[in-house]
Amino acid sequence: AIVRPRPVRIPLKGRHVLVTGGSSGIGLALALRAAAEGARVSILARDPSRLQDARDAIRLATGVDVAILAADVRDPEAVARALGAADPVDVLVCNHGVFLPQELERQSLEDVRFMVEVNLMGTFHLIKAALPAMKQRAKESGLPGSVAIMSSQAGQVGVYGYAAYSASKFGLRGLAEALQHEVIADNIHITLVFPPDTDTPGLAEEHKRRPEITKLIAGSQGGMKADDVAKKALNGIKSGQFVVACNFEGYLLYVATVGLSPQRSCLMAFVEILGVGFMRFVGLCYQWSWFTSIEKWHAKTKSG
Ligand SMILES: NC(=O)C1=CN([C@@H]2O[C@H](COP(=O)(O)OP(=O)(O)OC[C@H]3O[C@@H](n4cnc5c(N)ncnc54)[C@H](OP(=O)(O)O)[C@@H]3O)[C@@H](O)[C@H]2O)C=CC1
Ligand SMILES: CCCCCCCCCCCCCCCC(=O)[C@@H](N)CO
Repeated sequence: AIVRPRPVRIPLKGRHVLVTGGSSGIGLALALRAAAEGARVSILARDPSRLQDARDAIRLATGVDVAILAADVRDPEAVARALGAADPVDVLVCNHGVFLPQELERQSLEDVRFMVEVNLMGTFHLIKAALPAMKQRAKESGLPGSVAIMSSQAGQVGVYGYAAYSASKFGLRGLAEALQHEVIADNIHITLVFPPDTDTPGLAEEHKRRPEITKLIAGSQGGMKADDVAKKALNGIKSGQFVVACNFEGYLLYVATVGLSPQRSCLMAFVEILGVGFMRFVGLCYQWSWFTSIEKWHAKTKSG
């Protein structure tokens, strides 16, 4: 093969998978799937009672007991303490995330900071705390480790209402690309997942405050099921994919925004090379329709 990094398979059976935000939505679905596949699973989130409920739900569905860790990812000491008390991690899934869509001009700096601190800084705190033991584990076991990061399609294209959220998610891509260079020699492999709208408790909350134009753009596709996103994510992790798209638009978006991301598969590299130019055209068509919607919306609200 001419590709580098080389193709890799990351086994889950018997290995320790830590899922942040594992008490709800996509994270819960992912933790459940990993447990069903025979992994030892830990879930981390803030609220201990929601963690307990998730643990009960996973036991009921799989018969497996997951470990629970209560910590706020914004607090680096709390994260280090939680990870220090847990077993060394083989697969770290940074899935926690918060989203408060609003026009930047109306959004408070506290809300902006909240999203950046949880989504971006929280992921730094986790990786810093987990990496030394992960490297050690990969070395001793001879098995590849994985760091998976939950981004969003709003981490591939900026969307109305998501200035702060998109910034936090775009930031994760820079982190992921740079980190892959740094940990490849330690046999640790990075996966970035880009889900569309997904039916979760978090999305239900978001819908109460989503600006009309954000609905027009992000809501033009139907929401995916959390379990379908979890399945895509887990398959991507197991095959060491750097970028994981989740639905049809997701594949278009992946090719359109592929940039200089690493690619392990010759076939996919070929698809990217052939697809990039045409996807620029498709992307411009999407932008055209989005700006048209925005223009119409402004015309309507001014006259109405
Ligand atoms: N749902 C969607 O439409 C999409 C979601 N995503 C991304 O997927 C991920 C999961 O989303 P979703 O399942 O909808 O989220 P939910 O809101 O349903 O769940 C979020 C999880 O993250 C935890 N969490 C939130 N803040 C913190 C914190 N400060 N420290 C530790 N844990 C925290 C929550 O637990 P607790 O509150 O107890 O801490 C909960 O377990 C997020 O990163 C999101 O950005 C991406 C694209 C679309
Ligand atoms: C070249 C082809 C382009 C194809 C375009 C596809 C459409 C992209 C729309 C982006 C929507 C962003 C949803 C964010 C979901 C999310 O993260 C939240 N639910 C949380 O706030």
